[in-house]
Amino acid sequence: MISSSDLKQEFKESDRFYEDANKDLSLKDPILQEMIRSEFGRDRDRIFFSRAFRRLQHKAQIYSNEKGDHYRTRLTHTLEVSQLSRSLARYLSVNEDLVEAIAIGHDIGHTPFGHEGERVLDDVMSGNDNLGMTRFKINHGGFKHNFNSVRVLDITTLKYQDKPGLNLSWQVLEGILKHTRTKRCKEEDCTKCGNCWDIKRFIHDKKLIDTLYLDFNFSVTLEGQIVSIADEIAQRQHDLDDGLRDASLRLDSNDVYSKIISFIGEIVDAKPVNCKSCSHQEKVYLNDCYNSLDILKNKLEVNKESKNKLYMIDSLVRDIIEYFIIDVYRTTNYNISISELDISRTNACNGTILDKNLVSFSELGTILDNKIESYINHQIINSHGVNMFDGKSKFIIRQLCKAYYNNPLQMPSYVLMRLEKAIRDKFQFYGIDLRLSDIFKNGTKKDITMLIKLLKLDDIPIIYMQGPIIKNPYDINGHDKESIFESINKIGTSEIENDSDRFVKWLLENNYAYLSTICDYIAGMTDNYAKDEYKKLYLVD
Ligand SMILES: Nc1nc2c(ncn2[C@H]2C[C@H](O)[C@@H](COP(=O)(O)OP(=O)(O)OP(=O)(O)O)O2)c(=O)[nH]1
Repeated sequence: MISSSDLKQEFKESDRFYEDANKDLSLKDPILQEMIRSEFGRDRDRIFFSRAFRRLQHKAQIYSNEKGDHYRTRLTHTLEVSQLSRSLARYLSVNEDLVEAIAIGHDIGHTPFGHEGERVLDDVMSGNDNLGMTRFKINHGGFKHNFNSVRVLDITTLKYQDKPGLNLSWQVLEGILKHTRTKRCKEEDCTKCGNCWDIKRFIHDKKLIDTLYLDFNFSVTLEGQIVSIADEIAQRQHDLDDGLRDASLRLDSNDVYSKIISFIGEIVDAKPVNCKSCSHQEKVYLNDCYNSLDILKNKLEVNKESKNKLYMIDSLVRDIIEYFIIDVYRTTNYNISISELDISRTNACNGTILDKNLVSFSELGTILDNKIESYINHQIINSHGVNMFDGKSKFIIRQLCKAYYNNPLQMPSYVLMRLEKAIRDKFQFYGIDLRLSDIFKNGTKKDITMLIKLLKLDDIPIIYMQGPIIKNPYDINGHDKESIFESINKIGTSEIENDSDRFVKWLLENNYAYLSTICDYIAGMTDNYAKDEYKKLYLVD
């Protein structure tokens, strides 16, 4: 029978996209021979020492960091996920460095103001919000923080002179992508409408996509699966903790205790141990699951009587974590023991690939987790105060999008250089010449205005395109502008058939480069930076 340690990931050089890119990195001091650093540990450290990681300290989890020092931010949430993941990895004897790398990077693509910022960028990038300005409804693949985490690590964070990203191993990127949903709807509701987030819009090379095993909506490594569940455990305990700290919610710790005790009561009443046909192993497992719930209930009943409020809150958090960790550990071992995994098949040339989600809560743990989550949604996330915060956040992010969309020169020069590089690449790809170099720096106002109109699809400056800034080899003079614009909504992702399609595709790609540069810039901001930018853009001193 196999055990969890048989499923541990071991690093191979081929796990990185650029296999030999590390050769020139170190100082080559001979003493390095004695200092062994694992490759997954190296991945973790690359993420740790990135600027994007440090910015997590000022990105909201539920609340803004300005509300108080004890509320979770994306950084403290990330550290808690990392600690829970490492514990589980150690108990299950799998790769601790790998889980830590995945955990440290999992939320690095979050926007300012957490999920609210994410929703605005998603609407803009999928064409559902035209900001009152865009001319066409174009789905550019949407926006989701786990996809963006992979993008930040694979493209926008730089380590090498001549290569994008941090060159992390596929196991790290795959685990980060799968820590939460990768599809808009549940598998059973999927109509393949083509409206899901488009991974091709988030990473630098299509070959990388194969290493992300997108056919599976869970991670194919045990380490990735651990981080996904540790993320849930971390959220349940800290959302309750933060909610109890927020005086405006008037949540009383006694009521929260009573609620969770009543949830456990309902679960036990609804599902009596009744398993005549179960194997001995299954009976033992189920009994243990019930016992754990009972132990949790007893502890909660005792601590509920405490007169010390802080002790009550801290022990609630601790007991919830402990219950879920034990439940996941026990259930994962049980799942592996009954999985009938064929280790020779599982160990493919890329490493150990799991086609089953083995790291999970028990059935009872899942029900308790769902009940606590729904309680948090009703009592905390849907509260007046959080809605006020989210409303303001949405307003700020939307106003930033509008300002930059309207006039990109309001973004700093390094962002404009990125935009210029992105469009230069598209121009080259489609065989069109962008004649001026450093157009945003050296171009005349007229050049820049023309280019921006084209990027926004507001206008196609046809005559100018054979002029000083752009040389276009396609014969578009014969087509009127309206017929070209008409094709834009039709062409979408269809194959290019002729020069006219190719030209329209090029226009769309430029429009994507424009919007995604704005989106990358905003997504990278902290809450504070976004607020400051908003003030600078819109308020009179
Ligand atoms: N302020 C605010 N916070 C929210 C909202 N929705 C979720 N949150 C907070 C609660 C949790 O601490 C955290 C995660 O929520 P979800 O379960 O929806 O997201 P996911 O599984 O993708 O988790 P992750 O963001 O990756 O940690 O974000 C919202 O609408 N407003």
